[in-house]
Amino acid sequence: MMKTALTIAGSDSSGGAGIQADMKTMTANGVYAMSAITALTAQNTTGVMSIMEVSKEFLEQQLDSIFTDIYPDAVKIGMVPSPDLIRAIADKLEYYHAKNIVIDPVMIATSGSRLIREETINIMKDKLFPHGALLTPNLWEASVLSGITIRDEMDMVRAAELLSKEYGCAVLCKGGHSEKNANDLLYYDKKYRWFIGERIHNLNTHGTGCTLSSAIAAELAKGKDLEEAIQLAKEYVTGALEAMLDLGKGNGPLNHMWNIKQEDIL
Ligand SMILES: Nc1ncnc2c1ncn2[C@@H]1O[C@H](COP(=O)(O)OP(=O)(O)O)[C@@H](O)[C@H]1O
Ligand SMILES: Cc1ncc(COP(=O)(O)O)c(N)n1
Repeated sequence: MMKTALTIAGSDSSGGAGIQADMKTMTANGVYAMSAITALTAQNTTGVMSIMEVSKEFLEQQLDSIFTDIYPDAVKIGMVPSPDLIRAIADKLEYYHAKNIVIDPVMIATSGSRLIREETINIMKDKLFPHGALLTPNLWEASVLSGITIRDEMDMVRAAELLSKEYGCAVLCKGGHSEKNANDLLYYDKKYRWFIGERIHNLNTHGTGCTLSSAIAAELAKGKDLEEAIQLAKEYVTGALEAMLDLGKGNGPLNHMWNIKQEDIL
């Protein structure tokens, strides 16, 4: 039986991040993908023009529709713009006993545009993080969430450790924005492990975080343990960056289909 995964996130009209990246990633990694949309963005590789949030009631209806029919084996959460939507998600996850929850605490797009309201951050910490199996902040998000200025790899460990202890979940501090390499740090159960990545010279990184967290959710849905899921997801993102797709005028999207052979589709 095919495994299933759900993304709760914002739509990216340019298809490189958000819901669209998540569904492509889950599909390319062999699970059936479903979505609950928190907001529509009018966005491309150069920036976000506009955001339209869905109502709390409509998000709840999407979640009820999904959980009462095709139960997801894993859930990825991305952009959630408002405190009300965070509360609605937290309540539904609890009510339906959702499992394998990966939270990507999205705040700002690669293009620099703000995606969630400032007041959402504290509610996200209090209401959502305790439900997560894994949190996947980038360097900047880990800094904002932990209050620790991250200058080097030991700071990444300190920030991940603090967040992991505070919220009782595993934390993957992503190093995609560090200058030297692309090493990601996992902290959980009072221990840490590095996932080593070489920096790929590709400016088209729109959606890397969405892609990584969805790939992890897909692997968890298939029954992989956390470390194996992260390792496989990192290999998938690396391949999608190495495929050197070059679209759009700004930081373009990845090639999510790099691991699918054309002859398999045709
Ligand atoms: N230039 C790059 N070369 C190799 N890996 C990268 C590069 N940029 C990002 N990554 C990887 O992509 C994933 C997402 O990380 P990051 O870009 O830091 O997240 P976000 O999109 O949330 O800012 C991580 O595994 C990171 O190491
Ligand atoms: C709707 C939406 N969600 C998330 C991101 C973040 O993208 P990235 O993975 O590049 O940080 C985005 N640009 N748009």
